[in-house]
Parts: sequence; structure tokens; C-alpha cells
Amino acid sequence: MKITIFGVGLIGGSLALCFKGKPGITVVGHSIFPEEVQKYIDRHVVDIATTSMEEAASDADFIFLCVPVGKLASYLQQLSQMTLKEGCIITDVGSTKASIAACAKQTDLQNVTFIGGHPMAGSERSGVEAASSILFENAYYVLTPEENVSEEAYTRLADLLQHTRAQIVRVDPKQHDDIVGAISHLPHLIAVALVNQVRQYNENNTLYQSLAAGGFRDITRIANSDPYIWRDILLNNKDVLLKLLQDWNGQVESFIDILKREDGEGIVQEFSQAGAFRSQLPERRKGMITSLYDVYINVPDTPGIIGRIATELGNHELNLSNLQIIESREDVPGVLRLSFRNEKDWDRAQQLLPTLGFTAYV
Ligand SMILES: NC(=O)C1=CN([C@@H]2O[C@H](COP(=O)(O)OP(=O)(O)OC[C@H]3O[C@@H](n4cnc5c(N)ncnc54)[C@H](O)[C@@H]3O)[C@@H](O)[C@H]2O)C=CC1
Ligand SMILES: O=C(O)C(=O)Cc1ccc(O)cc1
Repeated sequence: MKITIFGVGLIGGSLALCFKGKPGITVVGHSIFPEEVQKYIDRHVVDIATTSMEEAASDADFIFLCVPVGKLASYLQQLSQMTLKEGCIITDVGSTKASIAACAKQTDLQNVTFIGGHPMAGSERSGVEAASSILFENAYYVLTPEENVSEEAYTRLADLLQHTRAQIVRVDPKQHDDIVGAISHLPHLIAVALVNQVRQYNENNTLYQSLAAGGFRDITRIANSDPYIWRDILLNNKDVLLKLLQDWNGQVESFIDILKREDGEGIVQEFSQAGAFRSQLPERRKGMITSLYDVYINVPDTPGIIGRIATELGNHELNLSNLQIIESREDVPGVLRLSFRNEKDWDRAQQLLPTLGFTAYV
């Protein structure tokens, strides 16, 4: 089976890593940039890499479009001009779904099927360097098939995506854009606006930067996201965002009013309602890189502590697949996340860590 990925960046590269090495699968990566193609090979993310669109697309069983949202229509258009393998499924990973669905409807794709997709996982990082085979684990992966898509084709794609260990959900494209606009696009916009507001204050007094602590960092991590990827997403979902920003203005106005009236009860109510809703959010589903076999521990801030833990695990032949220092402790029960490759190592680590003086949380 040949799987072709156009644009092997954070998302395309992570998909490639999910598929590569699986029995019977060859992963082909395409980039318009020759220097990127070399990087795909050097990093062993794909089996074959090319700058030729024809070479990449011909004979492919699945084609994943993982380029910026603003480029998706042009890729679909170019593919419609080529002879593709009968039954080939083209899908995308774009963060907006209505416009690419409309584009696919208007494009004569002959003997191939388009099914829109959006893995609801990622990060503020970008490029193949940030790709990870566990990026999608435990996350939702939205598919937005139109009515003309056969159950057989949908199931074939959903089955392939089992390799990501994500949970597949079917959503209408327009509904997707409304919801994702509110829970992802608007927060990115607000994070950027907030950082820029503080950046301007900081120009006259760098203490702003020095004192910026946990809360500021937590809610602004996503302001570090790739400007061009986000330019495309926000422009593509413009109508939804304009409506959301009006509602946001309403929230701001309401806080202005509460403060002017020194309405302490109003503030308590806002925090209480927000806290109650937020506590119900599914944990570790929001784009964090998670694995099924994670252990969280609290560690004191002393030199060499991480080395000591890694050494102890190594002495007991426990292989770490990932180690992460978590800046935000809100959603997880510890500050150091240790990921293991399998259940056996995970179990053994949970036995070992307490004997080293660490309480292990899972
Ligand atoms: N960043 C994230 O967390 C998530 C992003 N997405 C979507 O995934 C897609 C890819 O985003 P990322 O992987 O984050 O970005 P990325 O920057 O890591 O990768 C983008 C890829 O597209 C290629 N590319 C860039 N400009 C291009 C152009 N003008 N023509 C052709 N190729 C070009 C790059 O060479 C790179 O391989 C976007 O459509 C984005 O909306 C979906 C879920 C999460
Ligand atoms: O970094 C994060 O928390 C994200 O929100 C990542 C993300 C970015 C874009 C998407 O379309 C989906 C997920």
C-alpha cells in the first residue's frame, strides 16, 4: 500500500511516522522545497521523498494533504488533472473544513474519493523536526465525509487511521468550523492579542517580561504558533471568527461593567461558572503529546535530578520513550512526565518510582 504525504511538517511528519514501518506500507513524502526532501530522508520519516508531484501521486492508495490551509484547493485542483489509482482516497488535515469540502464538491475527481479530515492534536511547534509518532494518541480525529462518500471508502480511511491511535469522529464541515473556531481559532487569536498588549507595555518597562509567570505562560503558549499556518486558518474561517469576536467583545464589556460596579459577587460567579465547565473538559485531550503509558511525578528543583531518574530507570532496564518537563501543572498530576513504550514497563515504573521516593501518578 502506498501512502503519499504532501507537506511533511509537524502533522504530515507525525502521520508518516504512524504509518512508516507498518507491514505492507510504503510512505512517500512530497515537498516543493528540495532541501526539505533531503531532511525527510535524513530523519527517516518517510521511505521515499520527492519533489515530483506526479511521482508522489501516481499509484498512491491514500493521499494526505498536509500543507497550509491556503494551499489545499490548489493541490486538489492539480491532483484532479492527474491520472490517479482507481479508488484512491485523498484526505487533508487542514484546521478548517467547510471551504475544502466546497472545493472538493466542485472538483471533478473522477475515480477517486475526497474525505476531509482534521486531527485535533498538534502544538505550537512546526516542521518535520517537531513530528512525533505519538502526537495523535488519545486525541480526536475529525472526518467530514460528504453524502456522496461511500461507507466502504470512509471505513477504509478510518481503518488506516487506527495507526494514529486517535479516536475517529464524524462531523459536518460547517459545524466543525463553528466549533473549532470557538475552541481553537479564537483562543489563538486572543493569545496573540494578549501577548502583543503586554509586549507593548514591556517596551517601556522590561519588568513586564521578567515577572510574566505561570498564568501568562499557560494561556499564551499557542501565541508561539507558526504565523503563516495561522494566517491561512484565520482568513479561511473569517466569517465564523468575526461572529466569535463580537461575542468576545460582549464578554469583555461584561467584565468592564462588573469592575465599574465593583460587583464582587459577579466576579465570583464568572470564575465559578468557568471553573465548573473547565473541570468537566476531558483531560489530556487538548493537543498535548500523550502516550497510553505515561507516569507523572513531582520532582524537587535540584541539579541533576532528571539525570538521576533516567539513570535509575536505565539501571532497571526501563526504556523511556519520552520525557517531558511540564510547565503548566493544571491538567496533570505532576511536573515530570515519563512515557514508556509498553504496559509492562509502565507497570514496573509505577512499582519502582515509589521506592526511589517519588509518588507516581497515572
Ligand atoms: N499545527 C498544528 O498543531 C495543527 C495543524 N493542522 C493543519 O495541518 C496543516 C499543516 O500544518 P503543520 O504541520 O502544523 O505545519 P508545518 O509548517 O509543520 O508543515 C507544513 C508543511 O507544508 C509545507 N508548505 C509550507 N508552505 C507551503 C507552500 N506554500 N506550498 C507547499 N507546501 C508548503 C511545508 O514545507 C511543510 O512540509 C495545516 O493545514 C494546519 O492547518 C492540523 C492540526 C494541528
Ligand atoms: O497547541 C495546541 O494546543 C493546539 O491547539 C494545536 C492545534 C493547532 C491547530 C489545530 O487545528 C489543532 C490543534
